[in-house]
Amino acid sequence: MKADNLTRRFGPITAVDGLSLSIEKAQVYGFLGPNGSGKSTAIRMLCGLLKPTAGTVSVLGFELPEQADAVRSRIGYMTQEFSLYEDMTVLENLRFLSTIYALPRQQRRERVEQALETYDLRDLQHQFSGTMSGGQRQRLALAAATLHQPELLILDEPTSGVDPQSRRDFWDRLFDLVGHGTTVLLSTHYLDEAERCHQLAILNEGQLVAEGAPAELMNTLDAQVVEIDTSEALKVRHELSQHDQVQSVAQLGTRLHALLDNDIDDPVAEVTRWLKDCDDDIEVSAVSANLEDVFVAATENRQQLEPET
Ligand SMILES: Nc1ncnc2c1ncn2[C@@H]1O[C@H](COP(=O)(O)OP(=O)(O)OP(=O)(O)O)[C@@H](O)[C@H]1O
Repeated sequence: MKADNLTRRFGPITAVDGLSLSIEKAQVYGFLGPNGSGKSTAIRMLCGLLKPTAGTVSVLGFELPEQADAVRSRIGYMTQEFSLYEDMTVLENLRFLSTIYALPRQQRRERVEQALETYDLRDLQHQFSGTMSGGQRQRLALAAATLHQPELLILDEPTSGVDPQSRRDFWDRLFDLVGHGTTVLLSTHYLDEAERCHQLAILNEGQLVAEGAPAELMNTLDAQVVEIDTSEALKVRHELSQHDQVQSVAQLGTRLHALLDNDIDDPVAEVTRWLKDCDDDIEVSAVSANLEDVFVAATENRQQLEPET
């Protein structure tokens, strides 16, 4: 998949602004970004559901939006909201979808059976989907999105509102699909999920502000990170904000992470000196950048992210 200069405006708002990216086959490519950064809009353009204002997209060898119909049968799409019929059972939903996907009759039965097995839905097959738990609905939604064995699976915040165990199971299933050659594009708010992606794109205000493998992004961060353990977080933040060499300060639980310019020779000594009047029991240490540091540096404001599991 390849997008070039993809842009979408809604009146005065530029939701996606000149996005260019290329996604390799059989890998998980993630969009990470704060609310309103354009993740859903980008995803909807990449799967042909929304026309770009400018730019081009080519998916699986087809050009969008011209060849959107041909692409649609080759991709699976799962949205944030549960989009199956709540007053139909699991089995009815899957059977119905197998007809929508226009699978040949014999294959329909096989695929539905396979889906019930693969996604642990056998015991739930006669349950109305509206009465299922969050994790069960998510399994059904993934079963539904993959019933036609798509080459590309697009998932918009697929694990919102799902417990950590179900999220882990979900990721195991995604990697199974990737192992069989499926390409996965997903958006997420969760840093631990973002870290599992092969490639990650960080979006901010519609623009691509960082891209790469998570480890690469962490290793190449253009800042030094110090961790500050203090009971005087407010005072410390205020003091740090007075120094130009401090790029940002983010709170991670009881600790603060400060990103500092690389030209400071001994960041621990320098920060300790700056903070000497803030807290007698302060501990300052140099640490490697984590993905939240990368995110903060890329978006340049301290966005509230979902806590990691
Ligand atoms: N149909 C629309 N009409 C007008 N504005 C829209 C429309 N869809 C999206 N937007 C605006 O475009 C911007 C990007 O929204 P988008 O939903 O793509 O962000 P997001 O990163 O997916 O957010 P979230 O994480 O909250 O789902 C927002 O300012 C949003 O209000």
